[in-house]
Amino acid sequence: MSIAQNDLELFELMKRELYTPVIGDILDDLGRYHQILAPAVQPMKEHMVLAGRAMPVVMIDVYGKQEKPFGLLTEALDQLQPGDVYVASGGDMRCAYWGEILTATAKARQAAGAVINGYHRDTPKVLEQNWPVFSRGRFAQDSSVRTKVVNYRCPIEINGVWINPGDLIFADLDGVVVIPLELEDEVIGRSLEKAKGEKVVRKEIEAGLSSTAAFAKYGIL
Ligand SMILES: O=C([O-])CC(=O)C(=O)O
Ligand SMILES: [Mg+2]
Repeated sequence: MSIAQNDLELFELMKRELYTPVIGDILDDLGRYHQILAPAVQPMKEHMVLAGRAMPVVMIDVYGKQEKPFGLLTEALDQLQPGDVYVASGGDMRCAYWGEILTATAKARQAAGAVINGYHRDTPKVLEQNWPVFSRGRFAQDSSVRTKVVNYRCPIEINGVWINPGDLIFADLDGVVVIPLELEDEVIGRSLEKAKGEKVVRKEIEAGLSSTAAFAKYGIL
């Protein structure tokens, strides 16, 4: 990665300079039309911004008490690496897939955040840990008799968005975007350029340039 010395620098740069719409625009331009998760997946708090690498987790439904409650959940948490994003999906979302203890565990391992295609619980106790979690909302229902983890660090698909281990995940108030590993240099480079361009266009429009003239001049809207 030439734009930054290492992943940590890259994540900081992205959080400082980028936002999900501009990244989505570049992915569209590259013909990658299905890279943003459904809008129901939202940050728990408006200020939350997340950049890291996907550690996908597969959930399935179970019904009643299990011989091994939670399946591979503890193993999945204990192998998290610094900068990983726990991305969980699967099953009918009959309970919370994330909460206070999971947050503490992932945070202690220096994971970058969690993206849950489902619900979280323990809301005040997650928020007080000041660590970014994106989910479909709050639901108190416990997971142990309703779901389990059956695989992790493997490819998953969330409503048409394919997520491979190590893909870049970026998330903010407008949602969650997945940047395929093989495209990241191009996508980040071009997103940084477009973000700069958008600042210029806005200034010109505020100074009186028409929308048509601005689009003709910069090709940015
Ligand atoms: O059991 C769950 O679904 C998660 C939970 O409560 C926690 O992490 O504290
Ligand atoms: Mg709990």
